[in-house]
Amino acid sequence: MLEVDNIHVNYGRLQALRGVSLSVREGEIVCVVGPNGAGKSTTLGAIAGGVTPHAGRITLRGQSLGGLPPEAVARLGVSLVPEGRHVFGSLTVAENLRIGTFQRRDRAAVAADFERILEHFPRLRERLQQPAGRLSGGEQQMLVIGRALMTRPRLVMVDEPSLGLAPKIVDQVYDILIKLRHAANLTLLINEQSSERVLKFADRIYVMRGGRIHLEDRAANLQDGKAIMQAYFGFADGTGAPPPLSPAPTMKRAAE
Ligand SMILES: Nc1ncnc2c1ncn2[C@@H]1O[C@H](COP(=O)(O)OP(=O)(O)OP(=O)(O)O)[C@@H](O)[C@H]1O
Repeated sequence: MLEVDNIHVNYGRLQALRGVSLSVREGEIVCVVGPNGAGKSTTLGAIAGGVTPHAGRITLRGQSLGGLPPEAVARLGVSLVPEGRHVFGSLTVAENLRIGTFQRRDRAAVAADFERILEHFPRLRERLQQPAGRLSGGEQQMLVIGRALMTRPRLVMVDEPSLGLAPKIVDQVYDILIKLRHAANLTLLINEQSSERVLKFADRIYVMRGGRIHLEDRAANLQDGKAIMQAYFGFADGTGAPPPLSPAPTMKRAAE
């Protein structure tokens, strides 16, 4: 479905992506795991059309996305849920959900989509008339995912859905994403800092660090966490980087 082939992105003098390649097949859940600053958000931004690579190629079902603005990429069925849960705080939950559909003329279909989405997010249904700014962090995360689904995407890219949320809430968010995969026939590309949770449900995992992909494999082959740990921290893989003094706790657990 999606092919990212050797893309390079610079921000001024900073080389954020140094030849990133990845692929996503129809119906897959693919996760990109990596530390802060690895280039995960930049990769999603490049696919969504918000960031322009200076080299490389991105294709969606064989069609090049090169040079397309974000709205054109969205029309091809790609939706990005950016990091940070950007809701319109003074608008109601219902208004936030409908905001991407004002251009659509098929009002009956919009109403049906609205209902279908609320079936997956009962908490949002209870809060439809409340200002989105009053929702909890978890509810806001559900709202931005719900809003992305209102455009009827086929590929949904979610940037760090667990950021700043309690583990129980993260479980709920992921439960919904996994159910939606089948119910809405979605393909998912998800960024996360920690591999611990995504190892349970991803089909394939890429580990990114320093603007490069250092590992790609089926999640089933990575369950002991060792290969991920090596790629994530950059030791024992020929880079010469020393092991960290105190690995992040989540990575420690993944390796045990
Ligand atoms: N708009 C920007 N302007 C300049 N530098 C940027 C910009 N966005 C990202 N960067 C830099 O590019 C590199 C990759 O950042 P990116 O946000 O893609 O990484 P990430 O893996 O998503 O990290 P995080 O988990 O912190 O979001 C970092 O060094 C970051 O500081």
